[in-house]
Amino acid sequence: MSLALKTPDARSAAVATSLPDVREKVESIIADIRTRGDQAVREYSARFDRWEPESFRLSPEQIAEIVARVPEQVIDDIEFVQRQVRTFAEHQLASMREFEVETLPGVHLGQKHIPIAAAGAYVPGGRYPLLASAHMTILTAKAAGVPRVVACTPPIRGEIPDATVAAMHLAGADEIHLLGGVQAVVSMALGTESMAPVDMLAGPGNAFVAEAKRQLFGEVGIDLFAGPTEVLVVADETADPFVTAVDLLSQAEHGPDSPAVLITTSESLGRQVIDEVDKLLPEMPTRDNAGPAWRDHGEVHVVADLDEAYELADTYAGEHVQILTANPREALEKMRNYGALFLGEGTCVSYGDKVIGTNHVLPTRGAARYTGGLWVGKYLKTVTYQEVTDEAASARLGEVCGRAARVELFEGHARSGDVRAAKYAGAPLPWAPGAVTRS
Ligand SMILES: NC(=O)c1ccc[n+]([C@@H]2O[C@H](COP(=O)([O-])OP(=O)(O)OC[C@H]3O[C@@H](n4cnc5c(N)ncnc54)[C@H](O)[C@@H]3O)[C@@H](O)[C@H]2O)c1
Ligand SMILES: [Zn+2]
Repeated sequence: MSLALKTPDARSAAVATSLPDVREKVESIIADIRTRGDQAVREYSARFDRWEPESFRLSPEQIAEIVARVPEQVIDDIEFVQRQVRTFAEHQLASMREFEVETLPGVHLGQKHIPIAAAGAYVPGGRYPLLASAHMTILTAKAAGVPRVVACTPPIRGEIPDATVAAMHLAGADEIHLLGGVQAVVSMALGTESMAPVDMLAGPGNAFVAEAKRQLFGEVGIDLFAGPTEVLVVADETADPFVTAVDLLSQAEHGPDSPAVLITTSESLGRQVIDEVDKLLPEMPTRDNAGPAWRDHGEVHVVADLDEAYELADTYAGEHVQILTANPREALEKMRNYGALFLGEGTCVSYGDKVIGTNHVLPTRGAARYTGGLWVGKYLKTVTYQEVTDEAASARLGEVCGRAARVELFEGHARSGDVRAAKYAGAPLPWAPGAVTRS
């Protein structure tokens, strides 16, 4: 049994994330852009972002100018991080095997990975210039071999996010549009007069962005449900309460709807972490996000032992799960639901977000029960092919196909099997005598 030292503030939490409102709003924006195209896009950009440039798409000259404004250290750091992300993505690609197997003599079955033709990368930026998301979506698509990558990011308070544009460019984006929110997602998914549609959309975003992707799924592929960031920490008595508090707040700052959960085997640690958070919060420059996030979505649970901690953690299926215990690697064996695991005090979610090289576009709101995060494989279609080069094998398959299809009452399917059995092995064709003879 667990003891809750801190529970979410259910009342204000309900107000903060009233999902039906978001759903309706997004529905109406999608419908409007569907009928009115660019004109509607322009109006929503003006309304939500006060942004109405002549063209949302940046020209090569504009991109060069923007990149030139970015300080050298920032560019160096972008390049450092992009090398990390690229290296990991390339290893993922190498881990995806194409193969051909001969399941019967002359029966060849194969698997291939084909990059999708055009991908859209949503790089969030309403609150913060999330340039790291550019590495995650654009670079990963490029590493997978996607020929056309369209990237969108909103202006921030009416300004061009220079560093984000530089990151998008250096990651290899083929088109960069300064456009945010639902209007960007719909433009990429459906296409407008000024933007050709893409085949798949990826990238995190706020509740509106995530909901727009969810609603458009089917018409366009999506990576996963990557909504408001979450952090869950599993800690034992060896964890440093100060570091734990700092790490919880590091993710709460993403937005007022970002859950931060601590599950610990030590009641004393739990209480100390709550105290540290209370001390840190008022001084935090981003307390307007982190404060409500902690108040409304912060939780601290004390459990009897680590097995119970892992079990409880699995029920959250948290986006980021940080293990601050004496033997953090144990979680690799014990846990099954998480977007990314952060083992031990040496790393943290912020490393994953900003620098280390694993992808930070990760499942939220329980989606980690059924999917991992964004990776090279999401940009590849795993397809199959087959060939039968042996007549006897084809005849044998034809006989089985005839019988199997007739059990399902599919006479047409059965006949495709029959003709091969007849042609290659001389089997009789009761339904069309003499129609197929061996030449
Ligand atoms: N799951 C992940 O992998 C992951 C990773 C990084 C960031 N995130 C999340 O990404 C999000 C970024 O959010 P953000 O808001 O800063 O940037 P954002 O780019 O996702 O959203 C900004 C856009 O939202 C639109 N918008 C704002 N208010 C609106 C309203 N009332 N109605 C309709 N549209 C509106 C605007 O058009 C604006 O361009 C955060 O929630 C963060 O937690 C998730
Ligand atoms: Zn983060």
